Amino acid sequence: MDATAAAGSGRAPAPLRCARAETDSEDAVATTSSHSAAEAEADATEEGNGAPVEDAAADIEGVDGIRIRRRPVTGPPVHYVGPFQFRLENEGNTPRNILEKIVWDKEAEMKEKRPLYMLKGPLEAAPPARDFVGALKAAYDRTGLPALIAEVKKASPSRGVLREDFEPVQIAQTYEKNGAACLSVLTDAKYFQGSYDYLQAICNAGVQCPLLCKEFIVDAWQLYYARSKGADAVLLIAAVLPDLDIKYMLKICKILGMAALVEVHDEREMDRVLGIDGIQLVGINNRNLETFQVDISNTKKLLDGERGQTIAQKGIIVVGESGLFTPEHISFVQNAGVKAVLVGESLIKQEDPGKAIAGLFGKDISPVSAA
Ligand SMILES: O=C(O)c1ccccc1NCC(=O)[C@H](O)[C@H](O)COP(=O)(O)O
Repeated sequence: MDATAAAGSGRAPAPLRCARAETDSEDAVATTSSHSAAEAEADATEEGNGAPVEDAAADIEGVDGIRIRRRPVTGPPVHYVGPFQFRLENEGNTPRNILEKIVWDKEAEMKEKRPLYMLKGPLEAAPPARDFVGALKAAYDRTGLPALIAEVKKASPSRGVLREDFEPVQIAQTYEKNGAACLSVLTDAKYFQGSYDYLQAICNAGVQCPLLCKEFIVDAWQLYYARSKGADAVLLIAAVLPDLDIKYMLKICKILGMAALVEVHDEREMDRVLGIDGIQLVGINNRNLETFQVDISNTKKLLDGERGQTIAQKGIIVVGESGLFTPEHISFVQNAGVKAVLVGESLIKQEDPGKAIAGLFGKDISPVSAA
């Protein structure tokens, strides 16, 4: 199927987001609901009642319990006092935490995107997507240790610049040589100093490890763009995306041949995600993206009991993410049930990030060592 076909068909992937402006009587600030276009469309059409989208919108915390709000459509209102201009900020138009700020900036970025039809050529020119999930399984079977997704990460909001001499292709090559099964490449420029050019350069340099586009996805357009730049997988963050958007994006990923790593941080998000069919990879982030707090026992907490059993029954591969620095940390999350780990800081900060892999796992896990 033509990769952009979904865009031209009845289920257009273009703007997934539905922003409902509500007028606050006091300061006339427009706020938005996190209710998605996919959801609004389902509400309006699947029930066959033709209800206007506005009627289908829900309160901010009403859609799948998501606390991250979408960006106000108008921004703070401008007030003039003499020659001066003031923007009145309030709870409704100021991001409440870093994740919300990243998402709002990402939505503003989306407005500058190229139309989807312009991605048709780059999509056709991109090398075929590689099997991200298969690579993780193969590495786990080969080493008996969690498969490594090594992150090409220059900076982060919580830690600032992690590596000054940042050569993404060299870093990717040394990760691959030293046993990474897959790579995660940050593409967000503002908060992580990442780039889609890094993703494309790593792909074009002949690195065989499948590539995860580590981005804050808020719009289906980003999936097509990521694929056109060589991504084999994308990140979908449950704290940001309602279930219907996740389902919709999973379908588009399937059309494009990409895997989706669906990320959760708490029990509620895990339960939501376990209720969605067709998910192969779930990431448990040990970092709270609203507060930056990292606690690796989060992985164990979310895999205990029934949830762990459901995951095993469904054959889902769990990826332990963030805050992994030592072989003891790797054993801890492996014993909790993960079959893969996503690691950034502890490798990228070392003089030779590739060689640091053996230190992280307590042994050489490179393919050569097994030969
Ligand atoms: O890393 C951050 O500071 C951060 C802040 C806000 C949103 C996301 C953030 N990081 C994304 C990640 O989850 C990590 O890059 C990834 O799991 C690797 O974590 P680490 O090994 O701790 O660098």
